[in-house]
Amino acid sequence: MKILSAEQLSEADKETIKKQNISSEELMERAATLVFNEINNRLRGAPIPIKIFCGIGNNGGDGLVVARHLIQHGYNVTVYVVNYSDKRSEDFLANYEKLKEITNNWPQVIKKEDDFPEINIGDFVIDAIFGIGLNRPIEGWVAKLVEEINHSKAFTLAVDMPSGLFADKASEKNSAIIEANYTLSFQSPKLVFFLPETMDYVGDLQVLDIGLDREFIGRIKSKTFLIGKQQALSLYLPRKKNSHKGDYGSVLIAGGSYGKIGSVLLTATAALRSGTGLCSLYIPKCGYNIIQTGLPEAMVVTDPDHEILTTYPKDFKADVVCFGMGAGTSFNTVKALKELLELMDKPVVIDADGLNILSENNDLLKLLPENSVLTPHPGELKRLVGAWKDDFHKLDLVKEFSSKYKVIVVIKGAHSLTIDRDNVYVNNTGNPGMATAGSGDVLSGVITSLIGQGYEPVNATVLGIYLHGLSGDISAEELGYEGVLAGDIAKNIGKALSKIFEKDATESDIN
Ligand SMILES: NC(=O)C1=CN([C@@H]2O[C@H](COP(=O)(O)OP(=O)(O)OC[C@H]3O[C@@H](n4cnc5c(N)ncnc54)[C@H](OP(=O)(O)O)[C@@H]3O)[C@@H](O)[C@H]2O)[C@@H](O)CC1
Ligand SMILES: Nc1ncnc2c1ncn2[C@@H]1O[C@H](COP(=O)(O)OP(=O)(O)O)[C@@H](O)[C@H]1O
Ligand SMILES: [K+]
Repeated sequence: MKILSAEQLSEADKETIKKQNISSEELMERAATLVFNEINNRLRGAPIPIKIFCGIGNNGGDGLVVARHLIQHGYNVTVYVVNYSDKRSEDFLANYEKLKEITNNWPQVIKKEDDFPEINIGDFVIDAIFGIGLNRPIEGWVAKLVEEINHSKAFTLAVDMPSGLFADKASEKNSAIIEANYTLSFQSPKLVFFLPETMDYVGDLQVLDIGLDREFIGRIKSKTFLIGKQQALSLYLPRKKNSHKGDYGSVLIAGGSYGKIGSVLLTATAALRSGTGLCSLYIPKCGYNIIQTGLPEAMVVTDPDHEILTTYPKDFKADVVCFGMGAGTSFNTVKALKELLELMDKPVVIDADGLNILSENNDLLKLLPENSVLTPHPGELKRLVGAWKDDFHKLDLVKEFSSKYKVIVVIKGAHSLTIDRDNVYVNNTGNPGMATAGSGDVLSGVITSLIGQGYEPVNATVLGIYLHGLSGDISAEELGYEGVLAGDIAKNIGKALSKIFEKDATESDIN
């Protein structure tokens, strides 16, 4: 699913009005009625106090439509107009008149701090102050109102976006932004919903299809995509009945050091669980018994050294090599990575200490085969591309790095991002139970396995991250967040793969 910018959404809005021969007021009625339906389905007539804060633009107009439907359905509603300017939009004004026609409780206009109502923890607040039209930080008494709403701890539902967030740029530090419990967003999720600095403002997210013109949206050139089940399914390469293990790739996992052999064990397990035909490990001698006992399905080649990797086995033939987990950054291990990179002309996967070695030895970066995959967590990423000012600056730095070295970079996190030159793929599976040692090692194994099976590296990365997160979700369902171990994520990859074929009646657009 494309993630559209505020500008692209406004264009889609205008194009829809033209093509469907409707007025913008009718489009607002359609969008806001969907919001009302969602609220009505959940509240089912409950008499809790609903306080709707409406701006004076079209986001405010949406709020007025929602208010009208709620009042007509007998809800206990108070409407506040947050009068931050005198430039009321036409559709706001039209809906203001319509609201006045159906109730004697006219909206209360807020023009200054003294006008703020009391907001109680038991209220249901609807935030329709600003949407995609926000073009500068919220200031003055409006900022104070936002703080007041946040401070109240009342359940807050944001219409289209939590007010104060920009759809596609970073917010200034300490900006006033609504901390929503739930966001009902129109047509396309906004990129900020998935970035670490802003995702917490959104709460639970639901995207409503408001029927913007499909053909026009299809034509929009977006380089940012949210990966859901449909996209994952479209990337999957089916296994043939008439096949054998030689058809599913020979992978080599190189890494580990004394005390960190578990990392390569996890990566290799994940590779085999993701469908690899033949899996070998290249490890220091101290890991030999551990791997042969812990993973009898794998083959082991040992380094001459007992505790660390010091060289690379030049004669070993593998379809894809993964290097780095648990390897350390000793002088001789740097040499081992250099030997590997000088030898390889096919994409490799570099993780953990492999990335730390690259950060400390920049001359190795130019040896990376085209379309190699790097999988840093935020700490490793900072060492690789330098510090960033905010999430959008980080995206620019990584895009630049990806283009310069012709590699694919994963930015790991709650919503991991795959960056392939200018393209950004946002993952939407996974949960906090995955914040546990070794889960990154598992991810490298999944990606390596898929590359070995013939997936294009970028597809292997995008699908691998999706499956890794889904497997984490399956594991959390079985064990609870706290109970999940990285090994469980590896074990459940097969179940995750099966799940993308399941037809789910309640499946929402974004899962
Ligand atoms: N596109 C769609 O798909 C559909 C969109 N719909 C709805 O419309 C919403 C967008 O509406 P919108 O364009 O009227 O903008 P909105 O967010 O209400 O802001 C209003 C005005 O506020 C101003 N302003 C900005 N920042 C400010 C600040 N910090 N402090 C003070 N003022 C500030 C700025 O005007 P300015 O003062 O800069 O001239 C801006 O124009 C969208 O989110 C969705 O809810 C649906 O109804 C139908 C389908
Ligand atoms: N809160 C979270 N939600 C979703 N995924 C998460 C969360 N926390 C961690 N993960 C995932 O778990 C993995 C952690 O990787 P990493 O930090 O490299 O762990 P390790 O170094 O211990 O293997 C990443 O793929 C990341 O996206
Ligand atoms: K809003």
